Amino acid sequence: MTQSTQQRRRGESRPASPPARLPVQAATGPASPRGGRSPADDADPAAVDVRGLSKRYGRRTVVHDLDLRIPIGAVAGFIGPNGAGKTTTLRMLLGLVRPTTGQGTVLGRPLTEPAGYLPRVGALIESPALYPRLSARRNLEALAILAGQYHPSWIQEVLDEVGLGERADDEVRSYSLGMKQRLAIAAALLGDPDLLVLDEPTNGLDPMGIRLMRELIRDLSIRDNRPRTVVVSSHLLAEVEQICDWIIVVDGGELAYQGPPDGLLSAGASRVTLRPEHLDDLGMLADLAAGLGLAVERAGDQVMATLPAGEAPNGSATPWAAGASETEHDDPQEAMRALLGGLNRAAHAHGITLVEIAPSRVTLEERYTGLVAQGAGRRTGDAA
Ligand SMILES: Nc1ncnc2c1ncn2[C@@H]1O[C@H](COP(=O)(O)OP(=O)(O)OP(=O)(O)O)[C@@H](O)[C@H]1O
Repeated sequence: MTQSTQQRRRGESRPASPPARLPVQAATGPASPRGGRSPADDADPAAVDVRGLSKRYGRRTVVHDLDLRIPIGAVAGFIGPNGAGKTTTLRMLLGLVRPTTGQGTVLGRPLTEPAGYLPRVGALIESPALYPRLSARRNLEALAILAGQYHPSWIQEVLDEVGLGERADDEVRSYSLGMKQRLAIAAALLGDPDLLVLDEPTNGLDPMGIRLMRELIRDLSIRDNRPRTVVVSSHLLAEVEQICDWIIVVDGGELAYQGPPDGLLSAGASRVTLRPEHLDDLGMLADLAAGLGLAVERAGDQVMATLPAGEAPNGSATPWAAGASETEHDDPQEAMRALLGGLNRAAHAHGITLVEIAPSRVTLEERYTGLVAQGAGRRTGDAA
């Protein structure tokens, strides 16, 4: 880290008026310097707090009634399959697309007045046009000048921050895709933003490039003087889950999950492996688990029974509830105990002896895939 970057993270180096945001600014009006932060800003409950956000194109609604809340200082993964509505949502937050409905705040300012918060936002939503025969430094200078503010020392600072300091004077046409992506992020950092929005920054990168990008994103969220919130979208949870402390899953334009990664995991952790003493009992055991509302899969001499996320096992008419003291459990661990007890009772009631009954962890990726599959199933059902 350069001295200037260290100073910047201590909040010492930059003059009072940093340069304005570049890609976003271009779409929303002239650049304006960031004003001083008021006590109200420091009390912002969330970096993004919007409700009922929707976008309709013609008769097609591509984003449905999203309630989004991203804590200040979080690295938030905005995850969903292709066409889920991620870019449209981010564009609405950035004032690039007008929401059909929606209210709330971004950085404590009204969503409906993006000019009020965009000076504190940096974005990589589509790659800025780079001049291939100019160096990275010259490209950033051009972007800064176009935005109406230019400070040579800040250019070196952001180049160092994205790890391009030593290649700053090489022509951009000699850069790898990963380096070009990092240069685009450097452009988004010119205004030292409080909210950084990166739309699919790992797109097209090889595994090493993805790893470097992950490390960079994690570093960018760390500022000593005040928190920076980073929102990073991806269609692959695995690409961002390691660095995110907040996850939003969208599918078909709808919110499927929002919260800490642990919540996504625990909400779907109800999977049990069952092994009967006699192989002949496998079929009946699978039927019993299915009768309790579990998704059942047979593998060798085992039955794998999974409780879909957010659903309680089938209720009172089943052996599940018989003898159980509670049928509703908010605590995932309690829910798992109840699930194990219910399965054991059901097996016993049908004369099946279990030699193994064990909870197993559902990975975050499996949970994500499961959520997306549930959404696809619902939409197919709706269409039928
Ligand atoms: N300007 C537009 N006019 C009409 N439909 C649009 C427009 N922009 C996006 N859409 C549609 O909205 C849906 C969501 O698109 P969006 O780009 O937001 O998804 P995404 O989650 O970012 O997907 P990807 O990961 O493929 O970029 C898609 O079906 C897309 O075709």
